Amino acid sequence: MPDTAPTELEAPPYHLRPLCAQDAPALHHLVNDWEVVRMLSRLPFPYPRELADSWIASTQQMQQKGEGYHFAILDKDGTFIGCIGLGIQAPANSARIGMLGYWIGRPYWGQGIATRAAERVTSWALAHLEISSIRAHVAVDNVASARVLEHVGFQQIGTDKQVFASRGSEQPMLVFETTRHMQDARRASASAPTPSAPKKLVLVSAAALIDTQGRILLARRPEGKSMAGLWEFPGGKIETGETPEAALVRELHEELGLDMSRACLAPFTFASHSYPTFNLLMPLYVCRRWQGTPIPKEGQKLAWVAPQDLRKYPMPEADLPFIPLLQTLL
Ligand SMILES: Nc1nc2c([nH]c(=O)n2[C@@H]2O[C@H](COP(=O)(O)OP(=O)(O)OP(=O)(O)O)[C@@H](O)[C@H]2O)c(=O)[nH]1
Ligand SMILES: [Mg+2]
Repeated sequence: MPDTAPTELEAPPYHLRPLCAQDAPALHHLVNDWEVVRMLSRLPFPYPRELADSWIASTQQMQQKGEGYHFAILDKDGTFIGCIGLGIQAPANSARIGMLGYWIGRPYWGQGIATRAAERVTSWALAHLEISSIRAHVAVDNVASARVLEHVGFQQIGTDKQVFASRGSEQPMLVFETTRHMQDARRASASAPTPSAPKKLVLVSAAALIDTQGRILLARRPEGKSMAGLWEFPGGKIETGETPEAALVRELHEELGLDMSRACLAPFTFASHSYPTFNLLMPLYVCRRWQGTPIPKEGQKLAWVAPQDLRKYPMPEADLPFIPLLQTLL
């Protein structure tokens, strides 16, 4: 599963796009500032002009290899105001994580630009990259940057030390992290005035669509939905007055453009799972007959997955018990 290609992101009124060679003079002008460089562990001071060229070239290589995604932050007139980027770390025996870093040129401080950009990149990265979390390391005296991360829904998970090229010494660091669950909880608490209210039971109908080769259709939840970036069984919430079967026929039509009869939905199993913000009860139906070819109608990615490959696709926690059951069935 290759990660999504680098992209341009809107973070109104700002625009993020991959760094290009023409950014070098503006980047050098803003970053060659002691107040900026002293907070960035790997950058020397003074910052040589050629380093801007080689750094930008290296970000382009990282993007091609899927190892990092680095953006120029531009204002509405296209003026270069800073950088934000995400490096991918792939430890041997654990999940891949994104490492977030950013800086804003001093003339633009205090306007919430880093928060806006970090929020946008965090949401994009969790929805489009194969990562389980995003981390950021911040020098303990970089109070502004720590505040940015807290605003974006990161929490401190530990401390670290890093040698700073600019300061010529080891500096204590704070390690921050955010996950899909933390981002979902942040969004839920922003829209719910009573965070202490009891958890709601959410009823969802989902289908394992199985093709003639015995593969199962998974859909990747798109950016903007909860658990964005995870692979799920197509389906959705059961509306008041609907039967689970009717809801599923409707959802499969809305999400995939498929038509089917309720008689083609065979009850298979169900998930009962307690998420941090709601309890989920989700019947899973198996379906082998439908009319049409699945079309991603909500911007989601689709994949036909062989049963033995299901574990390669990160899924919502509630779905994990389905995997061995489907493997046995198929
Ligand atoms: N469709 C589906 N939802 C799942 C699965 N696993 C799982 O935890 N869920 C959760 O069930 C909830 C409802 O699913 P949904 O977002 O598809 O609902 P929906 O299609 O009605 O979307 P909408 O509410 O944005 O209109 C979500 O919180 C989702 O994360 C799954 O395999 N399939
Ligand atoms: Mg859905």
